[in-house]
Amino acid sequence: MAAANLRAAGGLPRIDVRNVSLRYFTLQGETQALDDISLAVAPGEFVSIIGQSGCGKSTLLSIIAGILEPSGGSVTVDGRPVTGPSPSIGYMLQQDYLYEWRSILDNALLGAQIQKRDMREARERAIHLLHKCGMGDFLHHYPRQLSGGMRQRVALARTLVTNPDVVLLDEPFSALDSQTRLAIADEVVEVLRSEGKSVVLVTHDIGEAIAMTDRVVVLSRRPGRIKSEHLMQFPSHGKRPTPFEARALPEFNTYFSTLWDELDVHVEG
Ligand SMILES: Nc1ncnc2c1ncn2[C@@H]1O[C@H](COP(=O)(O)OP(=O)(O)OP(=O)(O)O)[C@@H](O)[C@H]1O
Repeated sequence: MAAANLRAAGGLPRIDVRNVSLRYFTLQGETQALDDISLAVAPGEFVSIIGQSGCGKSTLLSIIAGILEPSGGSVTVDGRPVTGPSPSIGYMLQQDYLYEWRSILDNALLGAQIQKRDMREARERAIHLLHKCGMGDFLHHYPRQLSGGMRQRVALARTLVTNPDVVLLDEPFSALDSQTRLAIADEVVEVLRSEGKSVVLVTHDIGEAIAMTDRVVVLSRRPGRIKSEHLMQFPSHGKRPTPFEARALPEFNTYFSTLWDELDVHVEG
């Protein structure tokens, strides 16, 4: 649901980004990365952010995560200002950052350990989530024994062990081959939806954005502004199609053409 509709409906957004701008200051000078971004994400909603390289997608995610402070504007999660990293926000990146010397189960427990959670409870939840992510047979393996797709499944389980309300995904599949990407997208969406998370996905892959999320937000070239927002609506027959199923539907191609035009991609040279 778009920000204005959500507010009009009286619903409290889970994530509320208001008039956010960001300037980077370096020895080379100033870079305006984002300008006046407002975006609301409802509880349980999946939103993706696409835009050309350097338009500020990762910067926006880092601001929502509380890792970067905006130069202007504000971000709240469930009405509380984001002033730094918080247990209610999980962040999953392109690199899995698994520790090679820790078992899969111990890797999944890392965030819980850092947050000093009840480790008995966390262990139970980690085992449950690793099973859900298809990694139940690998609890006592080590990261080097796993494929890239399996490692990302472990990274997802680790992100979810501490039960954040919001999950931020920054190009989480870009290091994977295309078949693995397709397979893992279905599993990740299934796990995140069943856990009722609000999700913001940054991706370069238009197809991934269409198939995995409820709403696609297109950013303009730098400084990133919201250029347009598009609801991804598919015939549901009682159940939303999986990302893989969505790709075979006629709506997928229509959305793809619209978003491709919006991105206004030009190959240099
Ligand atoms: N730490 C930094 N210091 C200075 N400039 C930065 C810094 N991080 C990012 N930038 C600049 O800010 C702009 C936005 O960067 P950002 O990484 O958010 O874009 P992006 O859309 O995620 O890019 P990509 O799609 O290539 O990952 C870019 O021009 C980038 O060079």
